[in-house]
Amino acid sequence: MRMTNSIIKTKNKNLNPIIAEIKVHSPKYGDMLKGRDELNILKIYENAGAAGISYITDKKYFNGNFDMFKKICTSSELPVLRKDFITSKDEIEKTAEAEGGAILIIARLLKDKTAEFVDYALEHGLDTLVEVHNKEEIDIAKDTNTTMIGVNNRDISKLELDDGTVSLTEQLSDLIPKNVIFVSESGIGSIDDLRLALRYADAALIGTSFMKAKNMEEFVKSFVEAKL
Ligand SMILES: O=C(O)c1ccccc1NCC(=O)[C@H](O)[C@H](O)COP(=O)(O)O
Repeated sequence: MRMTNSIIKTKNKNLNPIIAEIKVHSPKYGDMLKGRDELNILKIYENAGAAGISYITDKKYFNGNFDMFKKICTSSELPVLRKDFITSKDEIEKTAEAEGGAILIIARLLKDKTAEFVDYALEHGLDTLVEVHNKEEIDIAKDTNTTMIGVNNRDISKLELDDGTVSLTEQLSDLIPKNVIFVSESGIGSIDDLRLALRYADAALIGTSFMKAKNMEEFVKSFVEAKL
């Protein structure tokens, strides 16, 4: 299923659309798996009612790997977002071949090539999440055919050494076009954060707080089912 369809379907069921991230490593907190298996975490996220899955394939800073992304894609009915610093169209092809559901396209990284990369991903059957962090980057995203725009509440150039603030989603919300799915990404750790994020955005992308939860399934479910 496409990521956009799954988000709309979840919303229509009066549940909160959550893209749950299987996060292997955080530059700030180090190892996040703590001996757990990625595919077990996938099952927990499915049982908790996540609308989609995110997985970071970047090796250098997040210790991800593309083979695990492929396994996650083929093990789940949920759409899987590939998060990485994509700068080549070959990587888009690989993501589609792996049966990914969506791909991250970072406006700050691709600048005037953003629209071209979005079209290439769409032609390959992927949803596109164009990531922005300020007005200039939203202007780039608006000039594309992207199906989703994500405000990253953290500044990715700081590689997660900032905590991020969900109020960025609020500040930039008026600038996001109404015809795309709007995702609030990163730094969402509590139901209060989620309430603020989903007051403006259609979906929330969450990793760290889920990976750190004592009872992961119960915690994720409480986000999916919260009456905001
Ligand atoms: O967001 C990016 O630009 C990015 C690109 C490549 C690898 C990682 C990237 N960001 C980090 C994340 O994706 C976060 O883990 C995700 O948004 C969840 O955030 P959090 O809930 O704060 O862990």
